[in-house]
Amino acid sequence: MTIQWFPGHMAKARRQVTEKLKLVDIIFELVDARIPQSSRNPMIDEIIQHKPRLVLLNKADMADKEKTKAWIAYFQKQGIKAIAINSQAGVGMKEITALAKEVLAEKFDRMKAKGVRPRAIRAMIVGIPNAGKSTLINRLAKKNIAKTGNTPGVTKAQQWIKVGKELELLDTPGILWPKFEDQNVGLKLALTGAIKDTILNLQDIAIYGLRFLEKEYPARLKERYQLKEIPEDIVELFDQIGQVRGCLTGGGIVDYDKVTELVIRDIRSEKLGPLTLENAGELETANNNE
Ligand SMILES: Nc1nc2c(ncn2[C@@H]2O[C@H](COP(=O)(O)OP(=O)(O)OP(=O)(O)O)[C@@H](O)[C@H]2O)c(=O)[nH]1
Repeated sequence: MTIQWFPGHMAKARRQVTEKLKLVDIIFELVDARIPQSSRNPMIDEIIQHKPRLVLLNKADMADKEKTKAWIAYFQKQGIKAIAINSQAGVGMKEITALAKEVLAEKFDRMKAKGVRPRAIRAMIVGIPNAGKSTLINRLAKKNIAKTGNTPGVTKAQQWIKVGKELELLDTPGILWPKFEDQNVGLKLALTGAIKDTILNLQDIAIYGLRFLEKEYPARLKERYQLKEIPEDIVELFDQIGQVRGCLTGGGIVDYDKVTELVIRDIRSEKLGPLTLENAGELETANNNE
């Protein structure tokens, strides 16, 4: 699902998360491990209002493992616990509860000291479209969706999903918007398939991808398209890829549209291996200028 965000949508999405904040002990902020910064909501800190959180780097199977480690360390340095998961295959599911318990240990110890009966941790997943919220919920839910009555403070009945004995998850995730205004963020979202292709120029997306590969993974780029050297000139690069991969018009001329589609498809479908499109800490300056 791709949502066109307008100020009204953003306000509504924000309100929906805010309303549910008081029901949960912790927020699970779901991001795409290939773009851990660009797939975050720019106002997330403000929206969750100091609620404890865990960052879940989803789709870790498609991301560069070393870079994922660096991202986890980066979040850790900011005092935020993070973990790499693969919701599709169910990797890292047990660790989510274990880490949530760590984050909330003090709060639950205080409750215990006051004589409050021990209860499961209550959590809500938030993330931008396509981050994998539904996949994660389904994976955690198995068949444990429990309908509860009215929860004090809210008019609508909330459905909670029991995840083992120690965790309960709100069944509806909070959908948040990414930071569209930044052109590079938009290109990364498009390359990972988080936003519709029609929003951006396809050739710009492919060029961005190729330039990124040239900088970060030149060996893989050369290998995939049988390049002896990577030509500096982008047209030349398109020509060589088109020749090697047979993206030609009837007259045997390289068809740039075909090359564009091929490159985007290859990147998205991991033909160039697991990729992480941004390095931990690299965007700090840009963010500070917000
Ligand atoms: N490879 C891989 N794919 C995943 C993973 N998690 C989710 N996906 C895929 O990512 C796509 C989006 O997942 P959804 O669960 O629909 O994402 P969502 O955040 O609920 O999306 P919206 O409903 O648009 O808000 C689907 O094609 C999933 O199969 C993962 O860990 N690894």
